[in-house]
Amino acid sequence: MSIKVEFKQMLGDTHFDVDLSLPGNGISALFGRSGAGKTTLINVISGLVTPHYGKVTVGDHVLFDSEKGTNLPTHQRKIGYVFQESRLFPHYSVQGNLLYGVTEKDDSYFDKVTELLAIKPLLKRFPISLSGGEKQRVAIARALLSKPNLLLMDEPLASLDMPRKREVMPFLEELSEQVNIPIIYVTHSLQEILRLAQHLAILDSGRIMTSGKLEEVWASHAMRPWQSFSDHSSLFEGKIAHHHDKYALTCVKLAANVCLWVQKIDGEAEQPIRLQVRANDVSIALEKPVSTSIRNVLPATVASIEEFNAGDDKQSITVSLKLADECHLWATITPWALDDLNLNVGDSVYAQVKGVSVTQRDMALAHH
Ligand SMILES: Nc1ncnc2c1ncn2[C@@H]1O[C@H](COP(=O)(O)OP(=O)(O)OP(=O)(O)O)[C@@H](O)[C@H]1O
Repeated sequence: MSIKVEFKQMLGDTHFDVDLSLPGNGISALFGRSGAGKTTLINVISGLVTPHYGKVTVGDHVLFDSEKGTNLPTHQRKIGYVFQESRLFPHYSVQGNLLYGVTEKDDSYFDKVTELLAIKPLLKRFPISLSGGEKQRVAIARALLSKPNLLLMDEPLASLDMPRKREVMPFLEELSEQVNIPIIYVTHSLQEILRLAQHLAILDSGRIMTSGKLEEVWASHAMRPWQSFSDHSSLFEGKIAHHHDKYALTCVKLAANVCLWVQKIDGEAEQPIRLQVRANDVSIALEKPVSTSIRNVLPATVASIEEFNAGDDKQSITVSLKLADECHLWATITPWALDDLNLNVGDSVYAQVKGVSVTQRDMALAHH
């Protein structure tokens, strides 16, 4: 099953021309600058905005089809919505808020959802006595309790301070693993995307610039405006291969013969894991370095060499290193190093990786 959104509409100065297909599982992030049209897009899905022309389907459930004259009202679309602010009813208890709009009582599902979001102890309290993070957890539970086919989240963490974001984030991670409902997640935060999403669509001036698996979109040119000189990075979807107990390290397999050592992570062999490697943490050597403290030294082929200008005083070269088929690593080097090494596309080199961070573990990938 997949989610398809197609529409054309002029709103203010923005000419929307959207044609987007998203997977029917896991978290798809919708990203773009302010005014790009993210909220409008999810409002078209939920039925809050009706375009002149378009079609919206969730699996084989048609929500809107201008040609056939189909336009399901919002409440019949089976969509859960979580906004920036929790929008709870102040005069209802948490329990009252949760049960509002629930037509079929299902105690075991209620139990599961309140357990998942750890809000059982809050059921008798009123919204005024809850912290921002608690309110947002209640809002997420309320959206889930309507048993939607699709969950729309419009910057659900944006109104929270950093400690509260950290509090709610694990619940969102858990959610995508435990509840088999696709989520479309609007955000301005690359950190949230790295932790939560499996799919990424970038929107600009009412159009989809690119949409695909997070790792692929992350490596694409569409991401460049958001990746500054210092935080350009590669993302990998790897699998735990084995652990090195003596040195407390874990070997993560990126491709058949490509493995990176990271600080030990708990997990079974074959468990999926997402790794991020900053281009600044990768250096290039023409010969295999010996007697080096760096553990990760990988044979590679130079796939592309690009100049990256980040202002007059910051010039660098971005080199794409092919580690295996469909497995590339970015390295940032200086123009001086480029001349010195006399690097050319196709050259065989060694990539030395100084740091690897784990951004996500066994998330939602289980649904694939
Ligand atoms: N009903 C409307 N009437 C006129 N213009 C509209 C309407 N709805 C949206 N727009 C315009 O469409 C553009 C996209 O707005 P939208 O709120 O969807 O962007 P966004 O990406 O969600 O922005 P932000 O990240 O700031 O929330 C904006 O230029 C906005 O002014």
